[in-house]
Formats: sequence, C-alpha cells, structure tokens
Amino acid sequence: MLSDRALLQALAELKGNPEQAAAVVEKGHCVVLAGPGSGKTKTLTTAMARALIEDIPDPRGVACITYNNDCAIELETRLARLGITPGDRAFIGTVHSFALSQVIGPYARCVPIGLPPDFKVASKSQMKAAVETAYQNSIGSYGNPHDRWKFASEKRLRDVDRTRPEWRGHNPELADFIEAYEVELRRQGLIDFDDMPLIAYRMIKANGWIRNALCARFPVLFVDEYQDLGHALHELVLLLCFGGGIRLFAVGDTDQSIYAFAGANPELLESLTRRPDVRIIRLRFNYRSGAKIIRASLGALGEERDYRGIDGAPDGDLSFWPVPYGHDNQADTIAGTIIPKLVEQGFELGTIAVLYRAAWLGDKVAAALKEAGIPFVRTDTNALVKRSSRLARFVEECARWITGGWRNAEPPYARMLSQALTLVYGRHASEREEQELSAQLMGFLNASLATVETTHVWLQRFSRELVTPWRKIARNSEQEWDVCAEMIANTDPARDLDLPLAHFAGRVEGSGRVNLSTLHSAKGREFDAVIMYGVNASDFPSARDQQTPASLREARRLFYVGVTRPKKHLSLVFQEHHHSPWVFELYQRSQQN
Ligand SMILES: Nc1ncnc2c1ncn2[C@@H]1O[C@H](COP(=O)(O)OP(=O)(O)OP(=O)(O)O)[C@@H](O)[C@H]1O
Repeated sequence: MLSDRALLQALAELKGNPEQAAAVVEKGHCVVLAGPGSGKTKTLTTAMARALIEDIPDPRGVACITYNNDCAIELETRLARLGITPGDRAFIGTVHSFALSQVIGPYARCVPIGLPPDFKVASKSQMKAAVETAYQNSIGSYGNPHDRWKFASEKRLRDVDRTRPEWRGHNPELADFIEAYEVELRRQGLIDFDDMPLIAYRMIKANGWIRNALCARFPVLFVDEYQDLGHALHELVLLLCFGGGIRLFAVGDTDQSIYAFAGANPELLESLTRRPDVRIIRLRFNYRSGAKIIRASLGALGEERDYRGIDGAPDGDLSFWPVPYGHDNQADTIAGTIIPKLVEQGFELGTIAVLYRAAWLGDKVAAALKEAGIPFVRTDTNALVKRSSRLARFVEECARWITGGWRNAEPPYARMLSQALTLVYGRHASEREEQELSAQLMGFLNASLATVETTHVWLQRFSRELVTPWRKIARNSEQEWDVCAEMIANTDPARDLDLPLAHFAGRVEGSGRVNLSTLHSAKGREFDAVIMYGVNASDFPSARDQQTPASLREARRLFYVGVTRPKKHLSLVFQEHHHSPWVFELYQRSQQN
C-alpha cells in the first residue's frame, strides 16, 4: 500500500538538500545528473512515490525503466519501503520488459507488424541458426556470418529509426543482413531480446493511438541509470516524452557509463542536458563515502568534479597491498590477511566486498575464502544465484523461507506468491490462476519444511515439482527457466559443489557473508569496506582496453565505479612493482585537498 507517512518521512530526509528537494517536486521534464552516492536513486524513488500520491489519480500510474533485472529488483526493494509494489499503477522493469509487457503484448494483435499471436522469444541456438540462414540469403556463402553479425548487431542497436537515411546509407549490406535475420525469425514466429524495444518503437511511431494509450496509463516515465540505456530507450523517450506528452524524470551519471558493449552511449544522456525543455538538476554531495575516498575516486577517474562529502563524516581509509606474484597469491592475501584485519577493525563480513573485473577472478577469490573457512556470496556470472535472474532469486527466497524465514515472515509469503505469479504469468493473472499457483507453492514449501535434503537434491525437487509444471503454463515469455538446471549443475556433489540448504539460503552463523562481485555487478551498490582485487598494470587497463580511446575511457570509468562503492575503507591489491598506473594517480589525489 502506498503510504503517505513513508512519503512524508522520505521528503523530510531530503529537506536538507535543496537540489534533491527541488527535483522531487518538479512538474516538468527533469534530469538529475550527479556523481556516485549522491542520492540519485533515493531522489528518483521519492519522486515516484510523490507523483503517485499527489499528481496522478488512480487508476493511472507511472512507469520506471532501468538497465537490467538486477537494477530493477534493487529499485523494487527500495520502492517497497515506500509502499510501492509493482502492479497496475507502477510498472518497474527493463526497457525490454516494458516493450514486451506494455506495448507488444497488449497491442501487437491490433496492428500489422507481422507477429503471430503466439510468438515466442528465440533461444540462443535459434538466433545462431537465423544468423547463418540470413547471411546465406543476404550476403552469400563466403566469410564467417557470426564475425559479421557483431557489426550488424551493433548497427541494429544503434540505428533504431530505420526511416532515417543512415539506416541504408553507410552500409546497405549490413542493413540487408539485419532485415534478412529478422525475416528468418518471424518466419518461425520468433523475436529476440533486441527486437523488443525496436518493435515497440515502430508500433508507437506508426500508431499515435498507442502513444496516447500509454500516455493515459503512464503520464510520467521514470528512468534510472540513463547513461547505461542505449539508443532504443533514448528513441522511445524522445517519442513518448518529447513528442507524446509523457513527463520524463531521469537520473544518471555519464562518469558511470560502463555498458558500451551492450549499446550504451553516455552522449545520449548528455544530449538531454542540451534541451531547453528539460530542467537539469545537479547534486553535489556524496552521502556514501568519506572525503579521502572521494578524493581518491577523482584520481581513479582522472578528472576533477565538484563533489563533496557530508560535513562531519569520517574521512575514510585507504590501504595498498603489493603482493609478490600474481592473482593466486593476491587471493590468498585477501583471505589470509586483509579480511581478518578488517574484521579486527570491527567490519562485519557482510559489509565487506571483494571486487574484480571478471568472473574467473571470482573463482580464485572464492577458492581462497573457502580454504580459509570464510563464508561468502557471489554476484557474478559464475554465482550460484544469478542476481539478474528473477527465478534464481525466487529459488533463494524459497530456501530462506523453509530454513526458518516462515517463523517471522522473512521473506513474507505474500511477496513470494507475487514473485511466483510474475514468473509464470507476467503482469496479470486471474483469481483462479492465483489460487492454483498458491496451492502448488504452499504444498511444495510445506513439504520442504523439515527437509534434510542438501541444496542439490532440494533444487532437483524444486525443478520437478514447480519449474516443470510452471514452464508448461507460463505466459511470461521473458522468463529464463533454464537457470534452475544451471543451479542444479553448479551444486553437483560429484564435483564437491553441493552445500547445506541453510548455507545456500544465506543462513550462516556470525556476521554474514563477504560479497564477491564483478565491478559491473557492483554498480549501484554500497559496502562499508571494499577490496579491489587484481589491480595490476596489465589488467587496469588491459591490452584490449587500450585498443581505442573510447574503450580506454570506459575501462577507467569501470575502475571509478569500483572505487566509489566503499563508505569507510578501500583496499587495493596488486602485484608488487606491477600496479596499475591508475593506483598511483589515485594515491596522489587522495593526499591532496
Ligand atoms: N538527503 C540524504 N540524506 C541522507 N542520506 C542520503 C540522502 N540522499 C542519499 N542518501 C544516502 O546516500 C547513499 C547513496 O544514495 P543512492 O544509492 O541513492 O545514490 P546514487 O546517487 O544512486 O549512487 P550511485 O550512483 O553510486 O549508485 C544511500 O545510503 C542513501 O540512503
């Protein structure tokens, strides 16, 4: 339930910051630009609650779009504290899910776009086969279709409006290849993920009435992490907000743009700031980190910004750890020396994070922590529970409930049922569907209450008793059901990967689990202490980063994202005499005022 009291409290918290307070009550298009820890997300969630309570009469609502499922789940958690749950009045999700559930799903059957009513989302192997057929049909039999597709898919993400001259202008052959690929998918009644916002864009552009219907439903569009959203979202924003009457409230930070490989371009956010019809609000305070860490972060970025800490906040601490030899020794130092030292200083394990560039480095840290008996939880692509997967998170919630959570409703059953309904039916389920799903879920949970099963065996039962029947009736074409099978494989007892169910559920004795995360997955999160692992000369920047000025800048921004996550302590671990040049710049800047 939307709560006036929670809103009043949130508004009161922003009172001391005039820029945040102004943004929250702005009635026109508004873009909040600000650095890390400045309260962008807090401002956005408060503005959203205010709009729902004060500006928009029921049954109209708001849509809130963010980069990935991970960010969407984080936003949902924050909005839940203000009493906002996803439902009829608030859409919260990715641009893909907005396109699918709010545009293609409801309106595709009313307009001629060549999609059958029972279209499906293509699997990776179907996409691969379609690329090969399309290449044959459009280009020929020489060369490697997949090498060429890399360029084609970049173009597909970039040139959203195909009526513009650049679509065929620069490279008509690539345009033919893309069109042949889409024809091949449609022939099989399929769409892929990149299709979703593109199809939605075309539908809205060609049908003013769809734009009006969206405007009636969602008079305000909120966008979080704008810098990470690519051309498709930007074009949708131009169409809906600057040509369609929807009010825009966007937040972002071009310094934290780290998804160029997925089509992100910080220039799109910049371009909004040049519009005369948008109010730009800049936030200057960093509520997260101490002044010394803020100074170090500017050294990490290699540019000056007018960001300051809060008066009276502790300075924060930096420590540098040169380790003889490579990654293995550095991981051992983290497990054997750095974490014990932080614990001695009073940091709880659950407030410490180890950050690194790639999941294979996470394997090394995980092995060292396991050896040292330090509990940890991973949030990278090799994690047992993929943060970006709603199904994986739901499985974890179920494990938490049966291993003790049922006693104090943590998590509450109602939330789990609502997650299950979204997994299976997307946004809308009938009363009968809800009752049947609840009976299945409750039956499974009750039967699991006194279980002595290990995680692997319990997951197998979860798959048999819930995933298999749900998959058959699912209407939610975004759902990746295979995640459960991956989790079963990743707990294989034959490879010594199985673990007690309570451990899987995060119920460990003591002060929690150390967080292991890639820098990309650490975006938007904060920890008391952060250990940056493998900050070697050859990794920050890597040879690949140095290929173009743009990739070098992006690597530096990634480093900056990591350095801006700690509240109180930052440790940098690198090979002795072989540290990243950015470590030196960071150190020097931290010493200045
Ligand atoms: N006005 C405020 N008063 C007190 N604390 C605040 C205020 N605004 C934000 N904070 C706190 O500052 C921290 C950072 O806020 P938030 O996560 O919203 O920042 P952000 O700008 O989205 O960060 P990032 O870009 O690094 O993800 C949070 O702990 C938040 O509660």
